[in-house]
Amino acid sequence: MDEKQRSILLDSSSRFPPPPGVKLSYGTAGFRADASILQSTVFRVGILAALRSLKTQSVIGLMITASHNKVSDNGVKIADPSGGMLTQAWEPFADALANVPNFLHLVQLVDDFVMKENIPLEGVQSAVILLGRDTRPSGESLLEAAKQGISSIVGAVAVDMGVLTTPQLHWMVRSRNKGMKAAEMDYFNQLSSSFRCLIDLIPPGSAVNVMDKLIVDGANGVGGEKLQVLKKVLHGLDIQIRNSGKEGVLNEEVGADYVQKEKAVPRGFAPADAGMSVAHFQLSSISQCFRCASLDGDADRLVYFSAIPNSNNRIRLVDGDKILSLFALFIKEQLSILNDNEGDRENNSYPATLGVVQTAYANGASTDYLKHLGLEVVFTPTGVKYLHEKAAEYDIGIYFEANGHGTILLSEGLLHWLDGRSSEPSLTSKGSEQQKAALRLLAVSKLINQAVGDALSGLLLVEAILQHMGWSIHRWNELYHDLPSRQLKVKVVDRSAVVTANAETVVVRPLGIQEAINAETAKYPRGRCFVRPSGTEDVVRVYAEASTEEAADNLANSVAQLVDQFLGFGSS
Ligand SMILES: CC(=O)N[C@H]1[C@@H](OP(=O)(O)O)O[C@H](CO)[C@@H](O)[C@@H]1O
Ligand SMILES: [Mg+2]
Repeated sequence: MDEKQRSILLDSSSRFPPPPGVKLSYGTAGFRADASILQSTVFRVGILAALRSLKTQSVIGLMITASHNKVSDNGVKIADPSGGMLTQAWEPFADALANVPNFLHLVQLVDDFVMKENIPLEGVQSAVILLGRDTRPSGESLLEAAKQGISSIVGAVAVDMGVLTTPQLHWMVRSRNKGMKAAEMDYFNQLSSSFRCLIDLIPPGSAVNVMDKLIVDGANGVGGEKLQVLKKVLHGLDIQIRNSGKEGVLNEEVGADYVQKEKAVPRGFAPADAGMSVAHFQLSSISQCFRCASLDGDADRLVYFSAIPNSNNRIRLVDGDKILSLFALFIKEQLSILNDNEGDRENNSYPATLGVVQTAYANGASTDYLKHLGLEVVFTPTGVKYLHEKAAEYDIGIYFEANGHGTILLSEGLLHWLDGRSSEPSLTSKGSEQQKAALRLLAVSKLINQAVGDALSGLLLVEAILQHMGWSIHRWNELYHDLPSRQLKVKVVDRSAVVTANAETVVVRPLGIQEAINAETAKYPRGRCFVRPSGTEDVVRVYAEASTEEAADNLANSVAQLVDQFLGFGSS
């Protein structure tokens, strides 16, 4: 690095000293902490983003969000040129940069990394970084810190895209690097036109029964705000948005994480919140069977639910696994129409590989169901970066975490073939059915975010498929019945003492604990249980599943006790 660059970096980094004694890790979803200690981290991630852009000679994204965490937290993560997560190869540098104690060491660290990675720091290169933030009040000043970090690298330019959902920013990065239109309105237009295309392709006679109201919980965050805009360009989908952030607090007893983990109605959905008498609420929820959806704080997670009348705010949860199942069913149907060659003069099929990716948190009943459909199901460790990478190995890869983060990836080769199929002159009525199937899959590829899981585009695809099938939320929920499950968190001395294998389903360290878990699990019919250290919280998570609620609870509790015995504060 030349003298000019060195002195700019020294000067700017001296204005962003790290808080003493804080150690952060890039983790599964970037850096996250209380917003008050993040200025220096975000500044430094600005530097990293500029270097990444120079290295790849592409547009990079920097998103300021802490997703479903409480409103006083914030965080920062990077979108790579593909629109996906930051390459895992740069995570160690991200950790080192965030934690380097003083600015002289920082400059040395950057210099070494630039040399090692051969980053073209000098010369005429330019770097472009798109910035986005969610609605957190701390976002504005953290954005300023990111800009300062970016402008510490000569030639790097920050473009502030304003308040966005995380998936919008990832979509913009991907679109910019593909030379496509990438403004926010282009995103909304692409979603609404591909949704419309799927609706127009619905077989005649299907779209009955499902026109009940859709009510969406916006988690008091950015998702509700953006859905309002989308609704205006959509036409023909009756959406009512609650928790859009005008009154309530971000993620406080609202949002997809709350709904999925607590299995409870979010605020704003109880009869009193809805401004109805209990009798009227119950009557209307039965007769109109409200279909409800919930987004998380940065709108990359989506779950559906319906309220159970007279149940003290309990819900029927339709989680990420069931969204995955609905998508898989629809995709499989389109592929079989396309590959039905009877009567075709040429064998014009495409040997498309279709794969489904889950984590160990997927409900066992969903995995059984997907396998029963004849689908290939594979497992990865927790964290979207692992699922996404695996799904990209297929022509069509569908991935979802049970908590509602997921998407469908379609390969370039398949899209090219579908383009050809959809524009062939149709000679027979069957030909036209195949063209429709090709057009549906092309529309799916435009509707569903190819960069990351996206609650808004996921919601539109769910809605289009329900209309296509002519299904209510209850019919959808009946695809299979979830096995009762329970999740617990255990505080331990050092969660890094837990080492797992086989997509986190087996503990290899500490020795002996897996045998004890196995012995406990064997006591329960359909019992399944695993433990793993969280990547976002200082806890060990316990997941248990069994044939009854009581059994799942008991299994989770006894394994939590085992974790405490082996690793808890009384263990040493
Ligand atoms: C059980 C669970 O929901 N875990 C979540 C949570 O990770 P943990 O490593 O379990 O803390 O946050 C991740 C980032 O949002 C998400 O990818 C993951 O699915
Ligand atoms: Mg999120």
